[in-house]
Amino acid sequence: MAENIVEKFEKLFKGKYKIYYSSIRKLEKSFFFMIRDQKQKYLISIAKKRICEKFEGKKIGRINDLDILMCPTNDYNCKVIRTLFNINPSVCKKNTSFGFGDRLGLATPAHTTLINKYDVFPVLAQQSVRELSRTHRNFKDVLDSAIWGIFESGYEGEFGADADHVKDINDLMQAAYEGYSMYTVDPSDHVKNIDKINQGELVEFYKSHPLRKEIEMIYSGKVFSFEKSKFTMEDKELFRIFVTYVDAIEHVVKCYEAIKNTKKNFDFEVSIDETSIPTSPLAHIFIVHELRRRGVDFQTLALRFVGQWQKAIDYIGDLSVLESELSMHCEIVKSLSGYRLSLHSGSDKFSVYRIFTHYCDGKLHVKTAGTSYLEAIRTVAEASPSLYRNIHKYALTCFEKDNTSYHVTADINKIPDVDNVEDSKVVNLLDIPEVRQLIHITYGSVLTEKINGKYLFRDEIYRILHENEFLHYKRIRDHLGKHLELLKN
Ligand SMILES: O=C(O)[C@@H](O)[C@H](O)[C@H](O)C(=O)CO
Repeated sequence: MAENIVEKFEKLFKGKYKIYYSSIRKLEKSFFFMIRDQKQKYLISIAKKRICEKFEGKKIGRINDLDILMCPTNDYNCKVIRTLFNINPSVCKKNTSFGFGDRLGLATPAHTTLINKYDVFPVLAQQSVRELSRTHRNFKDVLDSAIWGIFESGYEGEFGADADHVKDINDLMQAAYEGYSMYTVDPSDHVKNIDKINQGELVEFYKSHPLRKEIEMIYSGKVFSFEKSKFTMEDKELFRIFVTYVDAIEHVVKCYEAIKNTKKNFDFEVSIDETSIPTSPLAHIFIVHELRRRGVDFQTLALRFVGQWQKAIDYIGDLSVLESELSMHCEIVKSLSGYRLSLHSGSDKFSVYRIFTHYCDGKLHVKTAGTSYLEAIRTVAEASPSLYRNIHKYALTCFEKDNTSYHVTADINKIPDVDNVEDSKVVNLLDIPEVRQLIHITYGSVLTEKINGKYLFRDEIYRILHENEFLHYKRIRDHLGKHLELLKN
């Protein structure tokens, strides 16, 4: 029946639109699917008038006794399809989960095609507050884009929505209002870098802290024994760990209580991956015990692992040291149980995936985001070398400013002059580590810069990606597939 309706639609509009056959859904006697023209995508509702009236849209014809409504893929209509088809984020129920961050809101249909091949729980809506502020999007935009992408691809499995690297309770509440299923609280602004603070001030802070006596009672001299490792909380170490993390833990508790008062069922992640100091095994133990003692039920914990986890490129550091540290952290996780480690900046960290999968025994969350953006810009470079050249040259002027909160160490002077690269070779620039970091962190400037009220690049980028959707989706499938292949347990 659906084929019959779609055939009649195609005949009626004589191939004017491309139909996403994967999106066709039937609900009682109504039919819904997505189409696209040269400029944008639409939802088509072929239904009785009373059903069509649920949507915002334009009547463009009738088939049998049903109206054909052409609807914009806007927030209003997104809410209608979420209700009609129960497309809502849920908590993770698998050992391995993967964050498919999507800065453009275009990648989900490519991301979902990977899920059936790999047994991971997909977090299809994931953006940090930093990304949102740089792209001028909000949590609603991110979730809407993911849901339209799910509808387009016909994906019917569960998925997560992660409000990532949230530092402010107001942002948490916004994400909760939109129905997010995962909240990643980033207390790093409250983690003290004690090597840069006057020792006298630290001692005064410690001695005068209201929790000091209780903490000393619980942890001073305590021995924590695990399968292969043993750690003793000597007073000197307790002092360092307490003054470093006590305020951060306090902040996490406040955030957790705020969410707990708003949502019943959600995944909670604590993320200290962006602190300057690697998390020691004893600090890991202290943080878990203190969070639990304060009533925080967290599902994932993003530690600051040893080495450099720079955006867009592989891990920088001694893998044997990482392996040794990770084995201790995983012993702790296994013993304290009830949570998984979360690996941030997971994009392109190919050399460490096997190590994490092995020591975590496949119980792991991995976050990526910029790597899907890089594959989009790779598509632009392939389809429109001239547009890429302009993006590239503009990105060079923004690098220093945009790097203030990403801290990549790319030496942009090593980057070839893009005007001396022939068109067919421009795409290869995206394989140069310095170029990857340049493009990865300047996304906000590139996507939002305007001249005389007109976007400098944004509209052109979306146009090129719309026109080259097949190539864009392929690039993402291939590259994210490489990540997931290495995560297979
Ligand atoms: O760029 C960002 O803010 C995000 O990608 C953020 O770093 C995220 O938590 C991540 O690690 C994705 O790789």
